[in-house]
Amino acid sequence: MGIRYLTAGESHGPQLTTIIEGLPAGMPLVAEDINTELARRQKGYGRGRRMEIEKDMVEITSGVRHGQTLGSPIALVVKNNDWKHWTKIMGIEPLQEVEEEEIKRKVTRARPGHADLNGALKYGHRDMRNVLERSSARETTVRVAAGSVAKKLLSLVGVEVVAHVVEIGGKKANPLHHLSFKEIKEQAEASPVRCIDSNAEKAMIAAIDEAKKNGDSIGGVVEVIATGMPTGVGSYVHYDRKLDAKLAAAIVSINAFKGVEFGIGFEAARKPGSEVHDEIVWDDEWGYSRKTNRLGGFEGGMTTGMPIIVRGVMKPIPTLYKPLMSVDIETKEPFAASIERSDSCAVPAAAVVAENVVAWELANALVEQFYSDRFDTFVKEINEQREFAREF
Ligand SMILES: Cc1cc2nc3c(=O)[nH]c(=O)nc-3n(C[C@H](O)[C@H](O)[C@H](O)COP(=O)(O)O)c2cc1C
Ligand SMILES: C=C(O[C@@H]1CC(C(=O)O)=C[C@@H](OP(=O)(O)O)[C@H]1O)C(=O)O
Repeated sequence: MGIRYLTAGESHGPQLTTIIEGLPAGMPLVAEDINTELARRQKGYGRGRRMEIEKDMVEITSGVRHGQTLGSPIALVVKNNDWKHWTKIMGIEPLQEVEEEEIKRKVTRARPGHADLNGALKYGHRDMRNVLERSSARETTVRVAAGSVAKKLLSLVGVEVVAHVVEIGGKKANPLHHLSFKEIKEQAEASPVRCIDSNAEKAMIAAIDEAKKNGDSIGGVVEVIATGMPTGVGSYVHYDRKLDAKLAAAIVSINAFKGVEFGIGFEAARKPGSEVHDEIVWDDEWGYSRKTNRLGGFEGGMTTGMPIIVRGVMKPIPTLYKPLMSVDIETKEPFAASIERSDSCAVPAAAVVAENVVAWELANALVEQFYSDRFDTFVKEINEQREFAREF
């Protein structure tokens, strides 16, 4: 048994909700653990005006008592401040008559690159607002809320996760292998684009400004690093138990993410095996480890105990001030898409989302493998596995 969660909520509806199930009882958890992550997701250079409206704060409505998990489902709620501007358009009750406002705000012009047209064709929505409200990355707020609970669990068993931005709009950060995990974390946090290379940071900011000025959008690459995972977590025995595969799915499930790499990633296609695989070493203090970490912490769908390094690529934001041609589903006429507001680049914010979805999968893998209804015995099981691996 692992942990699972569902989310509900529309981008301009009253609130977002997540229900998390399967966490052991007795784990410390307070709203502050979640709010810290929500605030991190809201930062990041390149976002549009919506982030000025929202101040995401969680309300824990069940599953926690006096700062500890109960073992029962945990429900988390984040209100949308913007809801007050949308109460009529997003109303739950049926409309009595076709209101002027409703006609004005009906979305019939599909944006290339967004979910609008496919969603309309799938569900039969003639007002594509019914699609965009849920396909919006506003939902990543509660994915981060769920991820922050996972991050809390991980931190209590010695696993840390951080994300930083390695590329925006073709501007690449230099690989900074000499930095410690702590330095990466601090420098990413201090950077408006979550980049730890100050020269690249300047170039990324300039690229975002340029894209914004041109009414365009840009994407990039984020890297998530996780340290402290015990060895042998995940499995090789079946496709749906491979932990690297689960991480890949988690990353590509983030809105606008199109690809994943582990360690040296696609570079492995261009190198001989002797320059890809990591040599195995042993010492009596730590047991087994690898001389290098080119495979990014995975062999055979299981953790090697080396840092997990996973990168995800985010395409540019689809909603553009600079119009692309599309078709109006009412008139079938071509039109040049125009918009009210949008992000020009959400890569830094998406890095925080990536960090949290990776944390979720790692926590889930630990709960599946070391399951206990009690948090104290769960921790004990993990530590015993670490000890076992050291002495093996
Ligand atoms: C943090 C974040 C913010 C985003 N902001 C916007 C936005 O302002 N406008 C937009 O059109 N898409 C935005 N997107 C991307 C769309 O949500 C995404 O492209 C859309 O859901 C279609 O899914 P797909 O790109 O995965 O196919 C954002 C994505 C993320 C992760
Ligand atoms: C609301 C968030 O991101 C939104 C994601 C998004 C999209 O289409 O994905 C479109 C924009 O929504 P709006 O049109 O309301 O400004 C973003 O602001 C958020 O990240 O919290």
